Amino acid sequence: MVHILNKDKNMRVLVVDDECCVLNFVKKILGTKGFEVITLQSSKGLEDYLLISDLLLIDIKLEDENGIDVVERLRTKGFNIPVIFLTDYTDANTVISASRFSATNILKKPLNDEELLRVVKEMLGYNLNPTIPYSREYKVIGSSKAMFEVFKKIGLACQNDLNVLITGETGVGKEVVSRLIHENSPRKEKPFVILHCPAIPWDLFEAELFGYVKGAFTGALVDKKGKAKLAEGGTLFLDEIGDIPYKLQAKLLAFVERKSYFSLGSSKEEKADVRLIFATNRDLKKMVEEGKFREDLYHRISQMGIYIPPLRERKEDIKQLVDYFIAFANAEIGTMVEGVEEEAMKKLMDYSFPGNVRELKNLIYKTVIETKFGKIKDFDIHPEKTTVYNTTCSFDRFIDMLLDSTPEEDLPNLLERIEVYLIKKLLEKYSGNKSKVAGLLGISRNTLENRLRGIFSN
Ligand SMILES: Nc1ncnc2c1ncn2[C@@H]1O[C@H](COP(=O)(O)OP(=O)(O)OP(=O)(O)O)[C@@H](O)[C@H]1O
Repeated sequence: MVHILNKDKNMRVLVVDDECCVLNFVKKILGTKGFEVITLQSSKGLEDYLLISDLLLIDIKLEDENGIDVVERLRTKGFNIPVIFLTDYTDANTVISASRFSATNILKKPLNDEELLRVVKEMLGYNLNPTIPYSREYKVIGSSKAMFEVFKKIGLACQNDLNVLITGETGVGKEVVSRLIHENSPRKEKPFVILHCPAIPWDLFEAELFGYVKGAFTGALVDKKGKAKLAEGGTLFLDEIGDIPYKLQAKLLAFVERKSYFSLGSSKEEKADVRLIFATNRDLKKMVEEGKFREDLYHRISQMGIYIPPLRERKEDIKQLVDYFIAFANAEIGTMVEGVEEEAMKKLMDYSFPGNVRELKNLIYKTVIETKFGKIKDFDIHPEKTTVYNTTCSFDRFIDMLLDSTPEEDLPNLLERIEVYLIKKLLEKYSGNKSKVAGLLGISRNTLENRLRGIFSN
């Protein structure tokens, strides 16, 4: 059943909500703008009104039914009227689930008149697409307005196959968001493959992504499938895309543009049926301006952009994340921690979490192990260390000072000590993220792990 907009009459909006105040508010705001508004307190008889309406506004949590289920049923029956969901709830499942249908939008209560009018007008011009079934399996926590917007975008991303660029600081959840897109997309039964770009030495990057055939280079003893092949039919997630050197960007551009590639040593062009998601914590636009990142590649990979704000800008999420991580840690470790005392929670709320959700998660796990049962009374967090940059202290001067203060007999260990110190410091800074640190140092994750073994054996 195709829904045809009636252009000759006032637009008719059907509103279903069990709260009279919401019905009255929508009627007043839309009524004054010339819309005809029909209100219902439940979904009973809804289908009769749908035939004469141009737009449906429906509460997600109706008294006896879920608005999302109602719309799912309607879509199955062929009613593809545009829908605006109304909700008090901002959890990922609800928002993504509601955003998964074509021709839908979602508004958070309490409703705001300007936003209501804007979205109503936008939805009345909607182009209807086929519906994609929704999976409720994956869990990403967040009840803030900022995450609400992120979830809405995830819902949209699940409906198409566009290249997505996820941006945000380290540890904000770029990888979990990319998994969530995959898990809710039609590709969910196929593989989700991750390529942490900087974790691979750059001269092996192409081999890793496109694979190679036996004899392609010294050491290529057998054919090896690349990540593009391993992700066939599914999603390929390229993490830390901003770290890729300029000359490799051209190779990547050809792949992204044509969705095809050549394995190293092969002259056969392979087609790749993959959805591409990219992530970075760098400012790619600035890198483009500075000539460090190809503009054409930037536009290609960011057909859709999702920005995840740092945790310090969405502190409303902290409480929910804490409960979630405690429950997880209890289940994994077998502890019986029951929550967090008020003072300790205040300490968390006052902290700026430079390592974002990853830092919070690590902190919770560490504290749960120490606490074992009962409520968490305190967290071992230190006030943010401010980095002091001494501009007069040049690299050369620093080396001179180091040499002056190092006895000759210690010189043979100096390089190793500097390396170990640097790795330790960076691991602290990036909350133990080895791939990230390896990338920053331009070494492979294996090399970093070997150096770490050095740390622990010292
Ligand atoms: N909203 C969230 N809900 C639940 N867990 C989360 C959320 N955001 C992040 N996490 C957890 O925090 C950790 C870091 O997340 P993730 O690896 O996705 O961050 P990232 O932004 O990709 O980091 P990086 O830039 O360093 O690669 C993971 O263990 C992930 O499970």
